[in-house]
Amino acid sequence: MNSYCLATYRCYDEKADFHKKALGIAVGLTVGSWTELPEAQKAQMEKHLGKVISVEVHEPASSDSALERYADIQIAYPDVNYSRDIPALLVTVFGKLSMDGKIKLIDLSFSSDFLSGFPGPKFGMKGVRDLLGVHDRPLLMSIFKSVVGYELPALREQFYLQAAGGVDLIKDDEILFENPLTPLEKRIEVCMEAAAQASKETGQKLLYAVNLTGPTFQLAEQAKKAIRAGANALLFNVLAYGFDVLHALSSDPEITIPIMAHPAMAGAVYPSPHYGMSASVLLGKLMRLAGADIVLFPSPYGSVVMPREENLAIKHALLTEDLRKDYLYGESSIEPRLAASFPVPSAGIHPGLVPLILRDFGGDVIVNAGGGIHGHPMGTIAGGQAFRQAIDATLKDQSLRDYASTHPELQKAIDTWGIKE
Ligand SMILES: CSCCC(=O)C(=O)COP(=O)(O)O
Repeated sequence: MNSYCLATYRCYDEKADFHKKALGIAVGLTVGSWTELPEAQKAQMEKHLGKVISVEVHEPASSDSALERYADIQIAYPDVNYSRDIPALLVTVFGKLSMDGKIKLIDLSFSSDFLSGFPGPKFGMKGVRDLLGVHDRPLLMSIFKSVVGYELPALREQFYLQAAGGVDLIKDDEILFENPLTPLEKRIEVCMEAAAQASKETGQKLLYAVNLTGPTFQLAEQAKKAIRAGANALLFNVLAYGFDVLHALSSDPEITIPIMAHPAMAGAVYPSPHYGMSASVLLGKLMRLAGADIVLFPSPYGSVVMPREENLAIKHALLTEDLRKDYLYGESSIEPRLAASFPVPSAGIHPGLVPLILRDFGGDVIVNAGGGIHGHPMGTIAGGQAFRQAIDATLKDQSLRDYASTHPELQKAIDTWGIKE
């Protein structure tokens, strides 16, 4: 029996016949031509032919010239046409088509057979919590800032100050590549030393996501070198390398530490209403499928913003347990399984935004800040403490203002950045 993956597109056009357009996609991206084929060949090609599943046309009210005419089109693509990897699927469903007018890939679902080729996150949200021994609150992550051009002692000091403030994870800045001042193995050595020092004082465990960089074909070896040097997490610029590289790393049995996906370059793909891929496909479904344990993306509230509905759609794609409903297309007797990826809404986050983030994500979130920690007027340690206090206040259902009256670090953060209601 044939199995299919399903692509959903939003296509804008003032006057197109969307049913004809849909048929053109289904045929054009699979067998190329259909009606011209002799009957005998049709029988042979049938299993390769894409199918139009639905076309929903949205005509704007003639009185509203601001609204555009569009259609949501669903096409099912036969698995037999592509190998079981993300590049093959993406080139099939949105290769040439991505350049053909105002059309955006807004959703993807996968056949059971396709899904079965993806083990997903090795650790996922639960595994990351288990490593840290923290199960009862959102986690807090800090980002190294000002690292390019600095030497190891400066990095060690910055790492220690972040760790001593009570954060659970520290990540490299994504622009820190292999360099002579702070090479990977040395960086790991001094940062893990600083982590151990801070751990004695805070009693907390800590994950340090070191940036995995370099030529694609050396990445797996570089990751193993990092593990041998003592790394306990990896940061990875997924979109610069491609989802298949993440898939290869996450499914490598010798890469035994969590992988954190950075969204660098995502802005070239998801923000337009007319072009590219939706944020929930790019930073949600495909990241989880390819095996990211932790996924960063912009929040609706900080310095790099994304609409709240899109943020919640990413959250849903990363966390949903109902894979039958949200990931699977077609029947399956096998229960689809993918561990949840930990969501990390980021960029320009400060303690005054914590109540909004926890309102949207509940406890299933990593609160993440760079400038919002290092920029604290009382210093980096106080920056971490202010965030932990904001999280505690929100979990206790207390207002940040009330809680700040007995917590000077939080008070100072609020004086500096305010509270967003
Ligand atoms: C756009 S999500 C990535 C966030 C990130 O990597 C970062 O460095 C944010 O730093 P900030 O100082 O804005 O917290």
